[in-house]
Amino acid sequence: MAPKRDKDRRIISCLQCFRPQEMLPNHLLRVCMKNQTNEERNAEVERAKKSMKDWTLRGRTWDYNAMVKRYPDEASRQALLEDLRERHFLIINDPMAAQAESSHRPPGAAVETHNKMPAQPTLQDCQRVLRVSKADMLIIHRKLLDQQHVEEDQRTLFRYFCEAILVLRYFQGPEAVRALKDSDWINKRNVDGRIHMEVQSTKQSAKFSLTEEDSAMLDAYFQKIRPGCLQDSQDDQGRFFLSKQGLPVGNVTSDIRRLHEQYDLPSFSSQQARRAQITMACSSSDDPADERRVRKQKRGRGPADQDDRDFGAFLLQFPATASSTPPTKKKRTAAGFPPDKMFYNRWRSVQLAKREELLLSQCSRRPPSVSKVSLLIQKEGWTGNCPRPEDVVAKWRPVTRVQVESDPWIITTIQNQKWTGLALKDFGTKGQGVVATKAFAMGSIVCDYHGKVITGAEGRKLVESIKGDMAYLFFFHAAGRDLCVDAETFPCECHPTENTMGRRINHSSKRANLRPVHCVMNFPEGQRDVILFQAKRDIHICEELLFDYGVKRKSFRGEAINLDWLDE
Ligand SMILES: C[S@@+](CC[C@H](N)C(=O)[O-])C[C@H]1O[C@@H](n2cnc3c(N)ncnc32)[C@H](O)[C@@H]1O
Repeated sequence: MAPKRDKDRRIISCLQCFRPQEMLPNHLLRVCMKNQTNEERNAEVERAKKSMKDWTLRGRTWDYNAMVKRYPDEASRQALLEDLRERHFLIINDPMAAQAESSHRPPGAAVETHNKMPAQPTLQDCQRVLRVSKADMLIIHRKLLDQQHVEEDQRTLFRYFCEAILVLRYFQGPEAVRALKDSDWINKRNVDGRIHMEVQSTKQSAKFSLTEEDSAMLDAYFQKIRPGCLQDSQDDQGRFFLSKQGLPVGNVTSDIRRLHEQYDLPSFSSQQARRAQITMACSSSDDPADERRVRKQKRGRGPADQDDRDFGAFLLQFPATASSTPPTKKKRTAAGFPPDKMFYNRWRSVQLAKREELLLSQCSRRPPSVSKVSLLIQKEGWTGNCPRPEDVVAKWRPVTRVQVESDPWIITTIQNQKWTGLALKDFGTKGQGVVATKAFAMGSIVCDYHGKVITGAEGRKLVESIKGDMAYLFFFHAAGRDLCVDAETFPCECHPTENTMGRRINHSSKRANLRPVHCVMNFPEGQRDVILFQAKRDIHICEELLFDYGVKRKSFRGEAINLDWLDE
C-alpha cells in the first residue's frame, strides 16, 4: 500500500481563485492559469508562497489592544474574536491571557472535552452548548413561526437557549438577563444588520448588539412563547423571560445548567464565560466537526442547511398579504431560494393567518355565521389557501359590557394598574407610546384610560379651557351623560409609581386599533364610571396601540368622543 500522503503539508492559497490548494502548480496549470506560460505560472507560485509566508509571519497575529481601539463596541469585538479563534488566528496582548497562562494551562495545551469540566474553559467550551443545540433550536424556531404545535418542554428548552445566548455569547450576567424587560426588547434598533439593545432595567445600563440570527431566536420567544405564558392573574413585572406560570424566571443560571444537562455537556458559569471571553485563545483540540458529530449522533441526522435559510428574506422578496399570489417555483429559484416547498408552505401559513385576520376585521360587531364567512371568502375571490369558515368563527372573541362590568380581574387591574401585554416604546417626535407584547383578539379589553372622571358642566368647562393642542384630557359622551377624564397630571395621584399605560397611548384617526368604551364598574367602595380601551380588531404583538383622540391638532375645542361598545 502506498504511504499515506500528508495532505495538509504544503497547502497554499491560490491568489487567483482564493481557494487553498494542495498542489498549486497543478491547479494553476489545469484551472486558473491554463492559458498562460510556464514562466508565468512559476512566478505565480512564488507570489502565492510569499503571500502565505507573509500571512503566517504577520497576518495571523492580531493585537487585542489595536482591536479595542478599532472596534469599541464590545459585543462586535467579541464576535470577531470568536471568529478569529475558531480559524486559529493568534491574538496577542489579551490582558487576561497572562493570568490564564500563569494559573493553569500552558499555551497550546489541549482542552479536555466531553463530559468533564475543563479546568480553564475557553470561550469555545463555554459556548459549545449553543452550537450543539442549535439544530434542535432551529427546528423549534421554524415550528413556532409556522404556528405548529410545540411541546411545553420544548418551549421551555427554547427559553433556556435564549437565556444562554445572552449569557454565553453576549456576556450578560444572569441577574441582568432575569431583569430584562419586554420594553428593552421592544425598543431595540436595527443598525446595519446588527440589533442594538440597551438594557435599561438593570442598575447599570448595558448595551450590546445581537446578530440577526440571535435576534430572530429571541424574537420567536418573545412573539410565540412568551405571550402564552402571560396570565392575567400573575404579575409578570414586564419581564422578558417568564416561566410557564407567567412569573419572572427565578434563576437564569439553573436554566442554563438544565440546557447543558439536556445535551450532556458540562455547565459553565457566566463568570467563566466572561473570563474566557478575554482570555487568549490557546490552540484547542476542539474540532467543530465534533459538534456536528454529536449532533448527528443525538438526532440521527445531519445539520439541516435548510434551517439556516432565511425565511425573513423570503417574505421580503415575496410579501405575504391576504391578496398576494404565492411565488411559483420558477420565481423562488430565480430569487435564489430553494426549489422545495418549505418556504412556500410557510408563506402560505402566513397568508392564511392574514386572511383570517381580514375576515375577522369585517365582522367586528357580532359573531359571524359560517355562511357569512363563506360569503366573505367568495367576495374576496380567493381560490386556494382559504381559511376554514369554522376556524374564523371560532376565533371571534367578543366581550360584552355586562361581562366586563362584573369582571373581578378588570376591577383589580384598574386598581393596581398592572395590565399585561403592554410595553412602552419611544416613538421619537410623538414621545412615548404603547405597544402590544401579546396579541389582543378583537373585542378584548386592553386597559383603562386612567384618571379622575369629572362629569357634567365642570368637565366640559375644563375641556374647553384647553385650546390648540392634543391634551391629556379627554371628553366622552356616555350613556346620555358627558364625562371628562382628567389625565393631565402624570403620573396620577393614585399610582405615583406605576406607568398608567392608557395615558401613554398615542393618537391616530386612520390607524386606530382601540376604541374607548364606557362602563360603570362595581368597585369595593362603590360604583364608578370607567373608560376602557377595547380592541377594534385583532392586534398583533409589537403593534402600536392607537386610538382616535377625536381632535385635530389645530381645531381642538373639546369635541366629544362617542363611546360605542363593540357588541352594541
Ligand atoms: C396621552 S399623551 C400620549 C403619550 C405621549 N406620547 C407621551 O410621551 O407621554 C398625548 C400626547 O402625545 C403626543 N401625541 C399623541 N399622538 C400623537 C401623534 N399621532 N403625533 C404626534 N404627537 C402625538 C401629543 O403630544 C399629545 O399631547
